[in-house]
Amino acid sequence: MSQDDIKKKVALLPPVPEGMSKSQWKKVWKKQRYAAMKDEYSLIRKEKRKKARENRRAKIKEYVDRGEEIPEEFKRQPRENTNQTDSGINIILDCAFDDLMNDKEIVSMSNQITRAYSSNKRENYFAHITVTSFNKRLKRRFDEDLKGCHYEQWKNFEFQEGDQLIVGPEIEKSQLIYLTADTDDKLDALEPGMTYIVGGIVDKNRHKLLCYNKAKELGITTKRLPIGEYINISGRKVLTTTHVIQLMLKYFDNHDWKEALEYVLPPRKLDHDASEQEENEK
Ligand SMILES: C[S@@+](CC[C@H](N)C(=O)[O-])C[C@H]1O[C@@H](n2cnc3c(N)ncnc32)[C@H](O)[C@@H]1O
Repeated sequence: MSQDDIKKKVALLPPVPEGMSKSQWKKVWKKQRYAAMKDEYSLIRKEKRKKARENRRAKIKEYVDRGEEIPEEFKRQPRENTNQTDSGINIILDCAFDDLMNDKEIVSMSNQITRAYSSNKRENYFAHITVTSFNKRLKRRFDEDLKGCHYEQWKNFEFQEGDQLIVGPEIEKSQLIYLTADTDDKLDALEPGMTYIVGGIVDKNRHKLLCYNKAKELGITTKRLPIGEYINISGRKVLTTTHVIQLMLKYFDNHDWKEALEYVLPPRKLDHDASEQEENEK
């Protein structure tokens, strides 16, 4: 079945059952249809990955046949960097917001955690990362759907069920900084010995001030990343959890926010037109 056939098949909403509103039924139907189509979606994804691999191999072969150097973009980074240095910072990935995410967002959050883990293994500098409040659907997602990834054995990446920020008095408040886009206080540099907290939530900014308010209630300093100071960005300056972690790791290469931002953020986020426009308006 092609992707278009699947789209057509799932677009039809069966009659609304009695006692249910159309919007309630839409939600239930979406869940049911996702469960039913899961295997087909997974097959399509597999197929796409296979095609991408074949294309990449064919392109590499063209370069090799012509006796030319293979461009960097076709070279794979090794999965693990055996020459890493400890950045000296700790990162808490605060996952206490499980109930505020829908199922799709939980999947996205779990993918972000695995990507953060890959980056922490691969970059030149690593951090000590602890996922806290790992006790509900996110944990279930790892225990059931992602059990092959053996997260309990990840290096420099720990999972805790409790909310360390609330129950764990072992970290001095003065060594904690909660990162949030909702403050005017700018983070200038990352300092070894400090613990930086990143909100583990995918919410498309539905829950504005969520992490800011939590930090304030707990008496933890809040800081925003210095984004606008270094680059023009399309859209909101709220980054994903993974991008924030990748940015922090990359920062240690040369203690250069601009370089780290340009490396980590996808080109569509870097608004080159906006910078030209601003230049013209000066
Ligand atoms: C997708 S955002 C979550 C937004 C959420 N509404 C909140 O209240 O933070 C994921 C996390 O990345 C961090 N983050 C994102 N953009 C940031 C920025 N510009 N400065 C500092 N931290 C940021 C924050 O820790 C945030 O909780």
